[in-house]
Amino acid sequence: MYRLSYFDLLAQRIGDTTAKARFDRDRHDQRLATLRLVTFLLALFYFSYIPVDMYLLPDIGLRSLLIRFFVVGPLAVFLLIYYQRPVPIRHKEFASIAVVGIATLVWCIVLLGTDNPRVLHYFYAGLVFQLVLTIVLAPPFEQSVYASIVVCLCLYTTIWLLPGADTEYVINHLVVGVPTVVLTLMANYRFSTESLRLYLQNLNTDTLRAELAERNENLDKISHIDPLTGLANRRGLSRHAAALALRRRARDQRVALVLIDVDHFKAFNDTYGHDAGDHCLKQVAQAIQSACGPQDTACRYGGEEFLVLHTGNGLDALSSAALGERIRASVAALDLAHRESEHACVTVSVGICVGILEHGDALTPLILEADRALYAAKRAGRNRVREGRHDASSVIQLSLFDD
Ligand SMILES: Nc1nc2c(ncn2[C@@H]2O[C@H](COP(=O)(O)OP(=O)(O)OP(=O)(O)O)[C@@H](O)[C@H]2O)c(=O)[nH]1
Repeated sequence: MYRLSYFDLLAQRIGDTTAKARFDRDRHDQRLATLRLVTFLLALFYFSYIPVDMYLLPDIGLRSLLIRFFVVGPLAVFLLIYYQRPVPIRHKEFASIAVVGIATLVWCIVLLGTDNPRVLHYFYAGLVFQLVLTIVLAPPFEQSVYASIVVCLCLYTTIWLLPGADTEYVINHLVVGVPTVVLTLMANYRFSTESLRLYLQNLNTDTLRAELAERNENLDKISHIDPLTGLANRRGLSRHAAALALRRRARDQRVALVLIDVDHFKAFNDTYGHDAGDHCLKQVAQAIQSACGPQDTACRYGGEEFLVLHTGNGLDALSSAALGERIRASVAALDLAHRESEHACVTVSVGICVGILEHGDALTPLILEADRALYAAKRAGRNRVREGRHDASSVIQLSLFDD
């Protein structure tokens, strides 16, 4: 069966609801404001016809006044009250066109009471109801169709009974009436379709925008995380350092960088294979993470190198050296066999540097210094911690954690 595209659009499913239900829900408030205003203006118009009736058709003037005031007036008030109810906007639209339909009927009944031949000229005004039901109130298309049928039935049944309405009059009326009905319905269809299409398009754009934002967020996360170990990567660390530098600008900006390198890792790979090497790196990463405090950020700096940004109140050479030692000990405690190492298990060497973090980029000189300390640890026999000082040119050897 042929269906108008408007109905296909309405029937579309959006998640667990339909386009129709969602469209009605989302347009409710704005539409209600328009309905209230239009209802008020139409009531004013309708009552302003009383003097016209009295002037053109004085014999039914009083009847017109009474019926308008005691039938249509209360209905208009009822409508404005009904608008307050928590019912779907489609029901409110239907109520509004129902009242206009009744107003049409009432108007026809009033005019049937006159013998005045002027009524024939005046009766063309009946087509205004058609304009109201399709274009002014602009209800959904299907409601406009039902309302148009009711209005046409009222108007043309009344014409049938109007004194002096001969075939010529009916033809003249139809010449104006038929195009009015068809064209206003077409306009309503176009309006209904366009507003729904626009709504769906906006909805689609919003959904795409939300999806894109979510994907960007995921991409952003992924691009800051090392896939093998799940720790932050260099980019993640830089971002964290930049944010930290901003937050701490006015306060203590001392930080410690703890650089960690797995000892004899090439030999580990060569002996146990690359997959075992990967597994080892994951375990080392976990051990490092578990040794860190909530204020510390651990990252995989590259290959078999890790870096911890140690922050916190009361940070000094001693507390950072203690962190370095915790890390060293927790990796050694894994007791991962490494027969090519002098320690017979996987160990790490650690270099530390304490310095001032003024901005995100200020990490580089600190890292260089920590690197120097790390190589001092390597030279001293690995599996140990050494500290360098950013403000000192030479590496300060700490004997604290030497074997
Ligand atoms: N399995 C594995 N190996 C890696 C990965 N990244 C780097 N490596 C290996 O790590 C090894 C690092 O070796 P080196 O830089 O010579 O250092 P080392 O053997 O640990 O020696 P020292 O640092 O002096 O104790 C290289 O063989 C790299 O191939 C990785 O993601 N997975």
